[in-house]
Amino acid sequence: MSILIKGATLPDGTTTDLLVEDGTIAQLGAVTTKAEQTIAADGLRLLPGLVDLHTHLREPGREDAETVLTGSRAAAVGGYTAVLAMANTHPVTDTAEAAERVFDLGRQAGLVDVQPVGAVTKGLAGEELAELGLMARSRAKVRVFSDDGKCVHDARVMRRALEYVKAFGGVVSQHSQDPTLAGATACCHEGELSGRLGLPGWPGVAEEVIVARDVMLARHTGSRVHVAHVSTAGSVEVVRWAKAQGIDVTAEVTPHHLLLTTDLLTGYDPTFKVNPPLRPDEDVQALREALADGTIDAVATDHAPHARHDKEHAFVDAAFGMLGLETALPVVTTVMVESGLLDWAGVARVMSANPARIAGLDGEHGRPIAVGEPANLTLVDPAAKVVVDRDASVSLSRNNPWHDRKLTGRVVATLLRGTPTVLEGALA
Ligand SMILES: NC(=O)N[C@@H](CC(=O)O)C(=O)O
Ligand SMILES: [Zn+2]
Ligand SMILES: [Zn+2]
Repeated sequence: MSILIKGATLPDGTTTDLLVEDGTIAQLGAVTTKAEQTIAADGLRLLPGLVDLHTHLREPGREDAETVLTGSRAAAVGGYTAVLAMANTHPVTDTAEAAERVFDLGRQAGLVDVQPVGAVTKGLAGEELAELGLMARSRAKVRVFSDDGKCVHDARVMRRALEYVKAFGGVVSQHSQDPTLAGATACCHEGELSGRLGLPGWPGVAEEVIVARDVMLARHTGSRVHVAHVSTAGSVEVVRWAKAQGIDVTAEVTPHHLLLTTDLLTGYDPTFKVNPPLRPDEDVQALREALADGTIDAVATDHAPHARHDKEHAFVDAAFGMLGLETALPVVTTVMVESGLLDWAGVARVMSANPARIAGLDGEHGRPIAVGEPANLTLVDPAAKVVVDRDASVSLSRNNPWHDRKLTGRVVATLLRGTPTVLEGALA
């Protein structure tokens, strides 16, 4: 199969045709070869396929909220060609067999490369290490380990996990939430507003103490730690310091923490209930700057679909989490590109190259757009204005915090190894 992409603008600003043959970029420049299919790309940006370090696909166990297939659809529509599927499923992805099952479901769906994340501890209980080595050696080749949803709170367990994954170049992605400072009911950034609303507070320091501890454990073990969903200016300071010391740490920020703020909670709408919580404007500004200057390496969605019967409750009882896959690129375009904080090369870096490298997927994903490279590509209309409609989503869930919001930027097409998964903004 051959596809000609005509007149696309690359991340660096050069405009070119691009011929894809047999899953690979075969020609760049002015292409005169005939192709079976042509995509007109005037005024559009061509990016390496997006890679999401943090997705909840809910299968097995909560197929009423999302499945590997429906989540893969949402990912493709969002411009993704690879996603890391978090381990907090039922049962938990804490064995090689469980990881291979998720991996196989992803291949069967065939829309994005679904790479399972392995649990750090058995059943996410925080006590006994899961089968890290067996998961790494399995067909799924697990490299990212996380108890996400829960923090690996025991420092000794975290230390052992870091020592263990070092042997095969793995990384521990930490959900940084000290449960003694922010317990299970904590659901609103601790401050004046949490007091006024009467919601249990989740102070930024509950995140920061874990980030600080973990970078020291990474230094001590010579291993690699990744900070999931960084949400405070204080965490940014710690990561910036740790990187300056040469500590092997990377960090991600979610689209919602780049734009949404605590004051959205005044209406008690559980759509805005998420872990870590939405923070005040000072934190949001610090996160944007850190993403622009490279302190934060990647944007990761933390796509967290929830069924109506888990989300539509009084605020304190509702599930934590919000959708993210289909809106990440428009949010980043609106927040980072329109403001001049990132150019398109920067977007390619934080949404594709860096996450691919962190996850060890950089043989296939997040590659430069060059002849001979796998054709994992995303075509974006950088000027399109979209009003998000939660009912237009291909996700099974509707907990969409972007509903009715006007954003700039739209994914026009996605190609996985040369095969279009999305064309004209819809599933191909
Ligand atoms: N982010 C959330 O609020 N929820 C996530 C878990 C997590 O990422 O911590 C979920 O699994 O629903
Ligand atoms: Zn988390
Ligand atoms: Zn998560």
